[in-house]
Amino acid sequence: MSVDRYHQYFVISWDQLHRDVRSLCQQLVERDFEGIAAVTRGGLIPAALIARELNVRLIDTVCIKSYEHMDQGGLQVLKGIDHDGARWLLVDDLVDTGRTARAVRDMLPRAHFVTVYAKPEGRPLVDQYLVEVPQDTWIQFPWDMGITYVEPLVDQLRSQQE
Ligand SMILES: O=P(O)(O)OC[C@H]1O[C@H](OP(=O)(O)OP(=O)(O)O)[C@H](O)[C@@H]1O
Ligand SMILES: O=c1[nH]c(=O)c2nc[nH]c2[nH]1
Ligand SMILES: [Mg+2]
Repeated sequence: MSVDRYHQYFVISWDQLHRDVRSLCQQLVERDFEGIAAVTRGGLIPAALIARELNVRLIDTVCIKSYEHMDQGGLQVLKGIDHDGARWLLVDDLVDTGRTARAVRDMLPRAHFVTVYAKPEGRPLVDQYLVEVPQDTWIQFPWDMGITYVEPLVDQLRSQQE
């Protein structure tokens, strides 16, 4: 792993992500939201799945970039939203250090902010999340992975011995 603070992976398949987002929706279904704001890019897929479950058709984006793969850089806001978030649901895939969450909360202070996954440092900044993940763990999302051939163990062993 390229960054010292991550020591293990938490790998999430498309199926698992879908199940987790649906479980999160169980806690949201009785609320009435005017619209959903996705924090791009990670929040886009959870936001689309939530919009389907809650039958919300008005979708907007807050466009923020802070990581280049595992390296956290300067936070860049590429696009904001022109209201305070009242009766809006704000969605991101995860909260880690909480830096992105702090920025979006400042932009939309009245929004209800949810993430699917939360690490301890960022957890206090979200109103709701589904799964807690240890701080030293990198969450590996399905859109960052591909299906690939894996060599049989005997062949791996043979090439190590050669
Ligand atoms: O709590 P933090 O330490 O701020 O990290 C969490 C943010 O980092 C990731 O976004 P990233 O900047 O990688 O952009 P992306 O959503 O386009 O992948 C993730 O989607 C969250 O938005
Ligand atoms: O795919 C990701 N997994 C993570 O654990 C993470 N933390 C910040 N940004 C992240 N992106
Ligand atoms: Mg993001």
